[in-house]
Amino acid sequence: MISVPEALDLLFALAKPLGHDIVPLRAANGRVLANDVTATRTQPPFAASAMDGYAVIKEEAVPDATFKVIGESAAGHGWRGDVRSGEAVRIFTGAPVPEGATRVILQEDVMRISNEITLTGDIGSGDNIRAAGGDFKAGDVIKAPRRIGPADVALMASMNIAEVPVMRRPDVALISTGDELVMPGETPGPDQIIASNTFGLYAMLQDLGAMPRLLPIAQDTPASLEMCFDLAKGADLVVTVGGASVGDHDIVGTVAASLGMEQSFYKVAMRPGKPLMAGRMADGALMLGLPGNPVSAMVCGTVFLAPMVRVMMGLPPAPAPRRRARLAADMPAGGPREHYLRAKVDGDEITPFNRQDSALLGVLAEANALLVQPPNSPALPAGTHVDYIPL
Ligand SMILES: Nc1nc2c(c(=O)[nH]1)N[C@H]1C(S)=C(S)[C@@H](COP(=O)(O)OP(=O)(O)OC[C@H]3O[C@@H](n4cnc5c(N)ncnc54)[C@H](O)[C@@H]3O)O[C@H]1N2
Ligand code: MOO
Repeated sequence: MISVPEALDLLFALAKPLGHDIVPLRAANGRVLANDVTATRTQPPFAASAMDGYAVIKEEAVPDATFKVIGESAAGHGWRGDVRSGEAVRIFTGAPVPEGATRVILQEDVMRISNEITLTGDIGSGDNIRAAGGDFKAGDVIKAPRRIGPADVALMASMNIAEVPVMRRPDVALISTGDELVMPGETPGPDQIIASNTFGLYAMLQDLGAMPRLLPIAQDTPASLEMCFDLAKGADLVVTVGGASVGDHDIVGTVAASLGMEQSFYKVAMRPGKPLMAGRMADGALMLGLPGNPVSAMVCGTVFLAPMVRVMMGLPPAPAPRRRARLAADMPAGGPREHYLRAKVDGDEITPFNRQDSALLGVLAEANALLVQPPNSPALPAGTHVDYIPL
């Protein structure tokens, strides 16, 4: 059996960034920026007032000083003219600061009678002026690759970038396998359960920015599974769930091989998730065969599927990000497989759940972390720092 890092390296060798699209800015959120984009303008394009008040010469702004109001500068309608000694221009937030003025006094700190103002109160020390180009300058670059979030969308809008080059979203086909499964909302027979894994993975893929599609459940027959693989045609990645182990009805590996799947690996030294397989289908689509146990499927989704999809979306190959926390209690020694224990992080302390059976979705939903226990880990006392993957 290969190790988790070896399996990840093989997946990163299989997964290649897809092509890119140009989308309108409003469709860019959640996508990965494919090429650098450049600001076509400077922001603010002029020195702008940060407050509503009066623009004056900084050195003259002392308590009780008086000024003659000579004009008004509003946002969108600047005042053309110089501010000279003893003069003030009424100004509003976002308006251009007139030539000669070097400070804006808040209107709360001013008494105005007709066209004369007197500085009252504590005028503080801030200039209340935003320098031209203080946010960004024409030619400034947002570097690719980068997962675009709402703040990036706002920044690109401000840069007057109306169309954005983004990586294509991977089309990921999800196939549940097993005679025991029915779809949520259906009525299961006495020996049946509800297919949950593909739904959890669908949600995970949505969060990643991929385009998941749920195919019908494949029965435990080669014909049914072949039909599902056929429906998956056109996908960039086909993910099967279940039927990956050694039982008589675990047919995913043999059926995929009969359809020309070139296997990259089968079985990884991890818990849960051992019977993981990966390869490339005859049409070039990548194939990831996840174990059926619900928590195994979700853990493999976090540890393998998500990093793989990120690479396909043009992001650098990287394992699931880890953090460190202190064990809240002693932890017994681990086995030869890397163990991903469902755990709860509270502040800087982490506590694995007592029940670690890979069928327990209730425990997984309670967990906010996977505590990573390396292979052959010795018993560790409370307080030891350990790695975890945030969920
Ligand atoms: N003799 C051995 N038996 C098993 C081994 C082994 O090494 N030797 N490995 C165990 C491990 S580890 C795992 S993980 C499971 C994985 O087996 P499969 O991938 O073949 O999964 P299935 O047998 O099809 O299903 C396992 C379990 O999960 C349920 N399941 C499957 N798909 C779904 C789904 N989409 N939604 C919800 N639940 C699902 C299924 O009903 C079973 O209960 O094998 C062990 N056995
Ligand atoms: O390794 Mo399995 O994935 O225990 O449930």
